[in-house]
Amino acid sequence: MLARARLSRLPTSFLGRRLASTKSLKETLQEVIPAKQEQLKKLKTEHGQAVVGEVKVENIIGGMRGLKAMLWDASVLDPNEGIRFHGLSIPECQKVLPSAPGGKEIIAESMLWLLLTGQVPTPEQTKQLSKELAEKGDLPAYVEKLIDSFPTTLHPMTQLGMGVAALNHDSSFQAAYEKGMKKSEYWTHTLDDCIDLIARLPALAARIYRNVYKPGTPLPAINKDLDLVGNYSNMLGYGDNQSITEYLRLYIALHGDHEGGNASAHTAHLVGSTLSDPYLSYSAALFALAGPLHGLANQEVLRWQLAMQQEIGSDVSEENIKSYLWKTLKSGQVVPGYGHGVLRNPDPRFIALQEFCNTRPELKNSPIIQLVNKTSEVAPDVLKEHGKTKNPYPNVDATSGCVLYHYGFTEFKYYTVIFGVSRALGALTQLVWARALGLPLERPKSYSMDALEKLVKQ
Ligand SMILES: CC(=O)SCCNC(=O)CCNC(=O)[C@H](O)C(C)(C)COP(=O)(O)OP(=O)(O)OC[C@H]1O[C@@H](n2cnc3c(N)ncnc32)[C@H](O)[C@@H]1OP(=O)(O)O
Ligand SMILES: O=C([O-])CC(=O)C(=O)O
Repeated sequence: MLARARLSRLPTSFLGRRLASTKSLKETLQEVIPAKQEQLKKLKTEHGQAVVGEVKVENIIGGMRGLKAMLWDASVLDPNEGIRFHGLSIPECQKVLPSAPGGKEIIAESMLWLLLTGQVPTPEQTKQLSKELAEKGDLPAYVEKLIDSFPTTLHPMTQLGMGVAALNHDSSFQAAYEKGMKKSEYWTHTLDDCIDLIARLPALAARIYRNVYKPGTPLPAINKDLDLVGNYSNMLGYGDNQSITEYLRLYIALHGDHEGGNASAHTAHLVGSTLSDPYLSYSAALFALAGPLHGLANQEVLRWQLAMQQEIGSDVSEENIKSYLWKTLKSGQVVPGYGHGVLRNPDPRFIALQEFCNTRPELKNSPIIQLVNKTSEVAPDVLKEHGKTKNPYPNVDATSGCVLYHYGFTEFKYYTVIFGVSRALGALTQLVWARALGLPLERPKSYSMDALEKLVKQ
């Protein structure tokens, strides 16, 4: 009822497209896949030769920036407006997607449902999915043993990637492939693996946290009545703190997908295109996410803001922040949390996290969050004057880790693991669709510099 009441506040164009039924996730997908298969077939046969854009030498040597070269339905990133998930902006998602009982924020299950099916689930459907994920959430004993064998000095992202890869021992896709399954059956086995993997991520990620930062403490069992992130928060030791649990729910929903070209999602897609199973594909994605220009920036931002705080002390003046920014830039480093490969405006995910803080006095008055906010006011002009970055505005990493720090969650080398729990929602959605649509092996053409020079001379 709640979702329908929320939906009724939206333009009628949403209503026609998005009224959900009582069907399960798999049944809903079964219903929506044929139309998409038909759409792709038509695009291929009727418009396969249509020109979408040109390829310049600067695209080839510039990390393919701006090239329109991937199929990705779940979300689209507009450079000025930011991300839309199946056409819905972040504020629209916040209005229509079901939250946890007693909570207000989007939960991972509703975002996953939207990404996978293009439909807004009912609260009952999300509850059912939460139950399914909780029932499938325990780790196999051999993975627990593997994780427990790692040195605590091994970066948590390395541990997460290795743990996810090891889960492929039980891959339904791989087992069925060995038995010679038909192509039309690929997507159901991929979906089964993806759901199992998403279900197990909280236990895996929480075990890594416990081993590295709280050795010897007990890990709570999965509570079958909680949502995925409610359980994750509980296993991290924050189950009694509704505020941080809600923050984690919002964080994980918002980081779920950022169209196809970002390094982590693209890696999962590339590896998956070889018919590697979802565990191996997502493990590869996590190692892309672990780079400081991508997901790891959230840990780097905190390190940088704390160093700034230490240097400027309590005098959080514009002048002091400005000179710290120049010091960073003049030393040849990037300002973490600023700039973007696509965005040309402040990241709406940054704004949504800022709004979360603004509605809670304890966060609004927190020194680290005030410093983040002040930095976001000062940095764009400094970066414009510096004159290099195409986007001088904050991205989501500019604040995401700093909010965790305020809550006392200070183990910043762990922050990208939370991002890794989230990005599974979008990257795995694409794997299901790639198999449902029968997308081919990804294999772009490369050029040598000599070949480019020859081409240019012609
Ligand atoms: C969830 C996410 O992944 S969001 C991104 C997280 N990463 C960060 O916040 C790290 C800091 N930001 C950056 O390094 C970049 O802005 C990136 C990697 C995000 C995007 O890179 P690009 O698309 O190549 O950016 P752009 O085209 O604007 O780069 C042009 C120049 O500006 C520089 N530049 C870009 N952003 C910044 C920045 N924040 N501080 C200083 N210089 C910057 C680039 O290093 C590049 O310099 P170069 O010509 O000497 O190589
Ligand atoms: O889109 C990108 O390239 C980076 C990013 O913000 C994300 O992956 O969330």
